[in-house]
Amino acid sequence: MGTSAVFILPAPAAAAHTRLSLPGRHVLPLRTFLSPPVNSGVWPKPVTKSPPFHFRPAAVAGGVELLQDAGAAAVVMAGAYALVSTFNYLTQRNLIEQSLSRKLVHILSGLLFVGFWPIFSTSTEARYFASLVPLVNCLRLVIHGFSLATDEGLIQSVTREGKPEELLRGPLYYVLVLILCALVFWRESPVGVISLAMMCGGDGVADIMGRRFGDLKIPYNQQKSWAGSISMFVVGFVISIGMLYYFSVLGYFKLDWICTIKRVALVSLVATVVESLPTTEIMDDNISVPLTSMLVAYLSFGYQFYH
Ligand SMILES: Nc1ccn([C@@H]2O[C@H](COP(=O)(O)OP(=O)(O)OP(=O)(O)O)[C@@H](O)[C@H]2O)c(=O)n1
Ligand SMILES: C/C(=C\CO)CCC[C@H](C)CCC[C@H](C)CCCC(C)C
Repeated sequence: MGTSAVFILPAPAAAAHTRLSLPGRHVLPLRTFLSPPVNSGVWPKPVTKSPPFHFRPAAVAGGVELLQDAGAAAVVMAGAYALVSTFNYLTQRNLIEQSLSRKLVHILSGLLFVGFWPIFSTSTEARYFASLVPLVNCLRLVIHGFSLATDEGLIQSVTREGKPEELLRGPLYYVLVLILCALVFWRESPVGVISLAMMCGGDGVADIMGRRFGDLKIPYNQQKSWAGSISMFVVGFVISIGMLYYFSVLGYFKLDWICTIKRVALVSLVATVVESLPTTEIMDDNISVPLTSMLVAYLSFGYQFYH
């Protein structure tokens, strides 16, 4: 994918750490935006006589990555807090129903979390920094779920009935799946991205559409409807393809799109059927949908570990 917008730079190894986290050959060194382009022979020669470029010791470059990942984690952490606080504000002022607030937090949290993965560095530690965000929220849910502390805003924006113990089910399973996908699949496999698109986008929209237009129930489950399930299949598919395209444009995935569309359609279909089944006290949608998606996506795509 060599477009004019993407400069192909054999960036010096030391400078490689200062580049945006785009994998492979197609990299845009961070210096592109923060300082004059590196004179690598590919760029037009700089007009001014710039001092010869000196390789930074790897330790300094590693330090830059550490700063980048810490900063990125802080930004995403702040975003998580802001998102929950925003929906709490809207719910408290009766500008939005609590059930709709919960579903919008469900949809937006995971998709935005994945959407911010490219701001982390290319280091092997980046995924651990990213996982810190759902981990902190996991601890937050456990603390408030056991009423060790009280956060009415959190409880009102992510529970059905405003009971603290509700935090220990759907929301907790949800953030655990975010941690799992970030650590195991990260930006290197489409499996994690698809699984989160189905859990966040597909399952979230099924609830919203099903509650509103779900008069025609599914024969084997009177709690679920055709409107909810069809919405889950369509929206889960579209969001999955959209997220894969996003990561492909940034250079993380190189996909055969005809195959990919078929595979994602299969994942979406199987996940939708599983979601439509009666849930038990133990098996929550936030477990069954992502795990089913992971299994079918893995069998369809293979791990497809993209460096
Ligand atoms: N395929 C689906 C999924 C959901 N729904 C509607 O959305 C409601 C909640 O769906 P459910 O998946 O049970 O919600 P949860 O994932 O458990 O989330 P929450 O705890 O917010 O209800 C259902 O009762 C139903 O009215 C539907 O009609 N068809
Ligand atoms: C209501 C939820 C699940 C029930 O089905 C979602 C709970 C969400 C957590 C409370 C908050 C999770 C935040 C994410 C880990 C990070 C989001 C970052 C982004 C930039 C908003």
